[in-house]
Amino acid sequence: MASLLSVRGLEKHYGKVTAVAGVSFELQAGTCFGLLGPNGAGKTSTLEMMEGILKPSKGEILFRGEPIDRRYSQHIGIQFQHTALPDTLTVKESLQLFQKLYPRGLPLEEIIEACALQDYINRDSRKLSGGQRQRLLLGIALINDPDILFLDEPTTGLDPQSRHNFWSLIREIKKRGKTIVLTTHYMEEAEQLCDEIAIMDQGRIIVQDTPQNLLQEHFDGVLIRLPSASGLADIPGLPFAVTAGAETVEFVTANVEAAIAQLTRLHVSLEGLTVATPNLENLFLKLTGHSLRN
Ligand SMILES: Nc1ncnc2c1ncn2[C@@H]1O[C@H](COP(=O)(O)OP(=O)(O)OP(=O)(O)O)[C@@H](O)[C@H]1O
Repeated sequence: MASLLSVRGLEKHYGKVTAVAGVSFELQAGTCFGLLGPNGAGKTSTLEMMEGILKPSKGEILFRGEPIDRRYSQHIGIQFQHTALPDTLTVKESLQLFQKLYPRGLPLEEIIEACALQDYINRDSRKLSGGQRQRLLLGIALINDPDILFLDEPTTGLDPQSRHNFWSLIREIKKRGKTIVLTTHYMEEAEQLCDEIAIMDQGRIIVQDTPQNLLQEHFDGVLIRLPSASGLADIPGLPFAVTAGAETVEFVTANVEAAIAQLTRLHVSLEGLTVATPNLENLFLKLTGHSLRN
């Protein structure tokens, strides 16, 4: 199947700073693709080049096989991390204002329903909660009925309830056949929404696959975690490979009983021990040696 968007050898340098150091991937129509990584990994720079608003220092981006040009903006919708909404306008008036910028688009009622804006459609946009504001910004990003929807850290700063509500909206929008690219710091967000993820660190993609494949490939078993104070990381010749984070030390085992017996033999205190299924957060720590939110 031909890709909707091809990203080939992208680089971005700001003076001496290399933000993106050669990134390539294919975006398939109807999927949700997640760019993950810590602060400064190069996600926003990559996304802005994919949106056509930042010129790559090197590399190219093809939309339906053709280099992106001025017409590309008609096919995409962007929810920016920080957007100033026009003062004194209601939610409905804000949508109407942005609607005038595009020759084609979705009927307003459809956007209002898709983004669950009904209850505060006549409210001054300055009086919205964080979650309501994000839903309005999502509505604005959908106004031209885009083929690709770009979401830059759409739920940063939202409380867990608003975040979950936002995820439901995105799932519904995906069902309408939209292709979505999102950046996030939240591994749970990526696991919930993305068909494919690329984890970036220091301007490069370090792994890329479906969340399920990545977890299966890198973890065989469950994760045992202990507080750093257990001293586990300092014991020489351990029978398992441990990863030490800021406050915890962890390892993966396929046999919990045997692992606990080994810890007891090594006189490691089991206080604070937890057993969990590995997630993308654990994968990130394993791959990079540092946690995602540093
Ligand atoms: N306009 C700019 N001028 C100079 N350096 C920049 C500029 N924009 C970004 N950078 C630097 O490029 C690197 C990558 O930044 P970028 O914003 O792309 O990363 P990010 O992964 O999106 O980070 P965050 O999660 O904090 O938004 C960082 O070191 C950043 O300081």
